[in-house]
Amino acid sequence: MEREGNDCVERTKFLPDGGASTLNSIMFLDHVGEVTLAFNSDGLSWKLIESLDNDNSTCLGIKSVSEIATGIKLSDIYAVEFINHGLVHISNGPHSILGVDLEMYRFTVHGVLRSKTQPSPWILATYTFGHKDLRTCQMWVNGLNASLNLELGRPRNLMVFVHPRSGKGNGLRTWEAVAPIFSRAKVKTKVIVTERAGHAYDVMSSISNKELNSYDGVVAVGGDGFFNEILNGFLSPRHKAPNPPTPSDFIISVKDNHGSMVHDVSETVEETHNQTDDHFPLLPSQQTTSRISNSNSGEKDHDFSIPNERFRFGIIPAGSTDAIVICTTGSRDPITSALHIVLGKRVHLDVAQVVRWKTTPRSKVETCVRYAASFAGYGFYGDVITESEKYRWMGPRRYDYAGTMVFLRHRSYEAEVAYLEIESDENNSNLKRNHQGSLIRSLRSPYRSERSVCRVDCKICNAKSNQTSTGVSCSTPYLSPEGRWVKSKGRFLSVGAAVISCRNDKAPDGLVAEAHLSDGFLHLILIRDCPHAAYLWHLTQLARRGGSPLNFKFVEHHKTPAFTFTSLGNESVWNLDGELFQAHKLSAQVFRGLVCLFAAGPEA
Ligand SMILES: Nc1ncnc2c1ncn2[C@@H]1O[C@H](COP(=O)(O)OP(=O)(O)OP(=O)(O)O)[C@@H](O)[C@H]1O
Repeated sequence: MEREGNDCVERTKFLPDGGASTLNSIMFLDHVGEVTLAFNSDGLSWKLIESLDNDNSTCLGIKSVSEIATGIKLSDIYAVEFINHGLVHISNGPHSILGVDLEMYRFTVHGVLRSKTQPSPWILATYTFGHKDLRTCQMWVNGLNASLNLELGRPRNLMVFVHPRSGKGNGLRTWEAVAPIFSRAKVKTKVIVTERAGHAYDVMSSISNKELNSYDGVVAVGGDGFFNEILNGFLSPRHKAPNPPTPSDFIISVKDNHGSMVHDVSETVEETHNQTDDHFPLLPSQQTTSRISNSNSGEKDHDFSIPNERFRFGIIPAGSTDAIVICTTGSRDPITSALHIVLGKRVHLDVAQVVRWKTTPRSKVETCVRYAASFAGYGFYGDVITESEKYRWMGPRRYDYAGTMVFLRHRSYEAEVAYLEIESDENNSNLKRNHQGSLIRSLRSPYRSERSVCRVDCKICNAKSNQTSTGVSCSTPYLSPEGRWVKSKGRFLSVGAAVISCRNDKAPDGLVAEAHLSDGFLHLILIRDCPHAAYLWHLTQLARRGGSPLNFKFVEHHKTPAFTFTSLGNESVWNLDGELFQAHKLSAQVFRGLVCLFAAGPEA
């Protein structure tokens, strides 16, 4: 490094491929001082020149040098912008203890600041560097941008759906708050503000694969229900897989190909969606028309492979419930989500395929297929969603009110549930060991202490077993030879299947703390009828961080890839990702890592 006053001899040399050698420049860092700025394959680092001579202690309230950031990894930078001639504030060194403003050319590096003590939410970081020579600044900007262009997996073109009435009606404002992050990162966005329920579904299900392929992904600005709508619009016309097993008592026209309760998808009559029947916001006529127009246009549509590593979904939380965002980014923060998207993070997500079984008056089998990314619940959960619809005007608080009302009613429902038991499932065997004795299971059981929570780079989710070369499995999960079907019949307060842990404001560890994002399992939670006080105890445990809501005798917890359900009463209301779904007979199977999200998983 050579210095002559404020002049410097440039040694930075960006390579033709966009990389840069490890040489450095002397620059001014706004609000800090004169620094040596270096760039190598890891990113940018800088060192305060004054710190070479001075001690780093606090003086008159000015931060010690050791607290000032000294670099940023390339993978944490999402934009570098030239911002022309202007003032740079120098707060240290020989100039003045109060600082001075110097005029020079500047550029800003935009990135993420991650605290070691509190890994989420992510915080926006901007570092403005100045130099009196225009060419030096431009060289840094061009070189850094060329290096950013080489970063793999960052999106260039996204479709964005904004639900303006989501949550407290903040969907549009939430998008406006994060949109500058996308423009700074030079990500093109096609923004569609939905006008009605079902709008996003219609766009996603009718868009040609060719057009969809021109995007790197789809972003939902809204809640879990809105993401569910987009996911269904994406998967319904594109995901081809046999249905899960039929419920055991549903024997009409069931062809037993596999010596089990397997139903052949080719024999079913796909149900036309009925808005009044299951409250799902679909517009059948439009959906059918647009699909026909795609296939009749004379042009063969391109294939769209699912799972698809490149094409990802992003969620910017704006809803009443944002469990999927919390489980995949560790935080319910629009900025954290936006940063995960522009930095091109990737995590696989299991998706449950849920099928309602019915027969028509002419004895034909009708199926209605839905997908859920977080949760499918019956009984208590179905009633809460039904009740809450009456109080929409209350906003997100309607769930607290409806939950209390339904809890006070303490209804139970007669049903039969069958699930595929996997031999190695420790939850299930633990359950068997504990079925005698008091209401609560031993809190010292291995069940609690051994639970492994899903984190960034989760070993369980990344395990290669039963996977394709893309790292995910999309085979029909219930055809695994390892399992055997087990039935559970009785009166249940609720039947729930969690695809992911479903962390939320009410349940900080989620409904099932040890659920993983992409291990290929559902967590089936059967809450048998029990005294009202005992149920309250269970709910209290759910609401506590570190609680043990599953350690009760009346709670069955089965980790399974598939289950079937038959209501033995009249009730048929299910809650799929917060949306209502009517099904008297239902079955579900999980597809491991069926979709990818712009997220990294919750940080440790
Ligand atoms: N413009 C719109 N007007 C009314 N409803 C819409 C609109 N756009 C989407 N929806 C519907 O609103 C439902 C709920 O959306 P979202 O999950 O974002 O909100 P929420 O406040 O969390 O609501 P909920 O608690 O009902 O899930 C979605 O299923 C979607 O079909």
